[in-house]
Amino acid sequence: MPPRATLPRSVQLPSNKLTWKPPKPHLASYHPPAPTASSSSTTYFVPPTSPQLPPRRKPIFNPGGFGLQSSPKPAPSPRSWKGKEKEIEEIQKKDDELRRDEERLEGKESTKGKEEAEACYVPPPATLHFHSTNQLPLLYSPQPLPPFQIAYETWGKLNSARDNAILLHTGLSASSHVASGGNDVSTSTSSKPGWWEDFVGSGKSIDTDKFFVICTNVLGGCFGSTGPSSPYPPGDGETRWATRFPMLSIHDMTRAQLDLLDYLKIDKLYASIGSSMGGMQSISMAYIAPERVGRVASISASGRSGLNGVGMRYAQRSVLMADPNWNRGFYYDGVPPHNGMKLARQIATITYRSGPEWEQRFGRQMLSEQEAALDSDGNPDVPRLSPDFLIETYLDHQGERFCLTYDANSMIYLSKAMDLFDMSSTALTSLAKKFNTAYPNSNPFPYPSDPVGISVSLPRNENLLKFKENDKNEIEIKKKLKKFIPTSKSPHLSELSLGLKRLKDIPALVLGVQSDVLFPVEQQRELADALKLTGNQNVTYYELGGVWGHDTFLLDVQNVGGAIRGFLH
Ligand SMILES: N[C@@H](CCO)C(=O)O
Repeated sequence: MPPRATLPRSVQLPSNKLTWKPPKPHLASYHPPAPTASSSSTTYFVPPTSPQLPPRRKPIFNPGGFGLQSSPKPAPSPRSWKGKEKEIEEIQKKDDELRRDEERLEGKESTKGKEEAEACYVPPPATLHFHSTNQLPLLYSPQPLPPFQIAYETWGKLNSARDNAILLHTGLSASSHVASGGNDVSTSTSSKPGWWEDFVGSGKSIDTDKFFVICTNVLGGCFGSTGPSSPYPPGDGETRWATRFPMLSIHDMTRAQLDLLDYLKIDKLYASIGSSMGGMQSISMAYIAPERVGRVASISASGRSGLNGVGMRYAQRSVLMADPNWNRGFYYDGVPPHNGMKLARQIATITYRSGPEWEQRFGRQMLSEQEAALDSDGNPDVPRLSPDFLIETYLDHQGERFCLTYDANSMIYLSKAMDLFDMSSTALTSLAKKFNTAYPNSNPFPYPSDPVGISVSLPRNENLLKFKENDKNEIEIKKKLKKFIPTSKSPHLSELSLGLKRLKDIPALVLGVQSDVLFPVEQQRELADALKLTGNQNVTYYELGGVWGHDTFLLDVQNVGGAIRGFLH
């Protein structure tokens, strides 16, 4: 059994033992001015004597109000979804109602909104499951994960040469339900729109008349693949893994997917395409098995997690773990940490969209201004402390809908795996060293200097691992370095390029968005330049404008879809 993931110090230690001391304030620290006689008329920083309580009427986005009404219904956990179709339908209905309210508020047609495209929050159960017969050796654990399960769906037909398959890797919270099914093109029986509904289908950017499209729920997720909410002991266990689940890396997720490809007898993908966390998986797959990836696309992701993202995800995990209902991850028999999840998702949503988008959508509008001048008690409406700016009610709603449908531990494990992602050569070398020592009899994790062609399904070959000094590619890279002038000023560029040289011969698409605060364009440029520095002559880089931030990949069919269509051509 793999050892459980190490819990954070703040969870392991009683708070009075924490040794961290705040740094001495320096001159620039800001202290709010104390109210003085001359400023007594201002209410700035002075707590209002009579705070405006949440309104009695129904807020627009959030039927639960400011967490003051009864706690939300516990989410149907993945395992208990069987037989709970009605409950799921109800949540979905509520979600649709909220969306319609929102669209009315924005004066939009009640058609599919940009909002909805964020993710398929209550996905229909995946129709296919791959049950591995083998354990999965893990990069951060000296013990392997017992035989696991991967949920997946497919669209289109695998041709007789078995060379038209495209593997799609999801963002953190999406399921395998990329597009609606219920027809003979898809294995999905559900007509519910998927998270890339407008991108994948007959005649669409990823044309299912031509390609066989596969999407999996990620290992560690909660939509049918093995993750922290899966039975423990593995198999028919009575409890759940919870935080006994081992730490995962993006590469583990990818290696599980490679097992699925083996099972499907797909030797080589036409393309590996992923966005956000999925972009990391896409790059990881091309690194681990370059001979199995015909084209690689990384959209709104990066070659190494930026510290802005690490910080934002840490903040999310912190508020979630601070919810007493999180209970160190063992909440499956009780009430899940809805409040923590809700707050975490609020922070996440801030990183997924952008201020300029909200400026356009909501401006500084407030509910209290927008609705009748008098409240239900006949009192004049004034600003209130509960969600009032429309942006506040929007975030509140985002948190509320997510906390009902996603497993908190999955969020924690996947978000940490994203933090750990680093394709620079030192990081990869250290991972390979540790893994290959811990698992001497497994397929090795490649060193960045390994020549391409070592298949993950080939037995370990010690001689190939000593290839470093004579690597022809390295000489080529040095030559290219003299010619190519990167736009990225990243100090990690050459390290990253050395880490990525196994991708040198794979046509690559890197796409970034200028309004993305989670994976800023500097990281996209860094990745594209690093790939070019490997000597890769087929790197396409797009940088999109627009206001949709990180989630542009879910929304901009014309530009993101167009870039993918061209890349697949
Ligand atoms: N909106 C996306 C962003 C992260 O990819 C999600 O919820 O997963």
